[in-house]
Amino acid sequence: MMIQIAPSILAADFANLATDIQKVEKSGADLLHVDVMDGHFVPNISIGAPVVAAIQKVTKLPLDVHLMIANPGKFLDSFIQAGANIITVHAEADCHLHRLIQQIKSAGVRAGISLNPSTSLTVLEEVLPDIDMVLIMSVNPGFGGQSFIASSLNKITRLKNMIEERHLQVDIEVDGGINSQTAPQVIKAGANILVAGSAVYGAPDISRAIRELRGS
Ligand SMILES: O=C(CO)[C@H](O)[C@H](O)COP(=O)(O)O
Ligand SMILES: [Fe+2]
Repeated sequence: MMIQIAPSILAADFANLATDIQKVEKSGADLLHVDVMDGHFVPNISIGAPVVAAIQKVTKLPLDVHLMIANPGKFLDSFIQAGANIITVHAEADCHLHRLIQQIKSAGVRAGISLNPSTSLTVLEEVLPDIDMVLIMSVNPGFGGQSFIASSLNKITRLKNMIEERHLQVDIEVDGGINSQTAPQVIKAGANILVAGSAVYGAPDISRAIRELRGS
């Protein structure tokens, strides 16, 4: 399966966002990962829909919006209007996942479900055929620059098996602590979309960092 790299703008310079986005676009990124944090679901605040709308004007990269917010249903329309191409909600943030997925997909946007490190894959059981992507958090969400949690590898492998056994086409994205050491491990485990913040924006040569993460 083709490996896609999604740089996270959480590690970019927010005062020079357009320049930093164009840097990763020119360097071969496949998607742009946008971390939305509300200070409730996670202990940090980042950016909201107006920033997504502004970003959409300065890049052709598909916007992969990772909502780390409570009550995501209340805000889906604003992120859809802002031009998100993929919207991922956390399974822990709402007890009506099916409804959220329907709301996202009926707008023609790809739908993802994210799981915290402590959340079991079993919550996906009923919705797996309805979604386009599962985002496995390999750190506890809220901050960039954290260390990869090794047990995520086994979780990715079990998810990959679950998807294959059911003959489904669902992308597996992994987010948190991805660098040149952990990337080959998550790819081997079955992930096909790799989010990387610090490993991309902290690299002296961004094109090379992206190529290394992709393994090409
Ligand atoms: O969702 C996130 C944090 O909650 C970020 O996408 C993630 O942490 C990326 O940062 P890094 O690659 O530096 O770990
Ligand atoms: Fe993220």
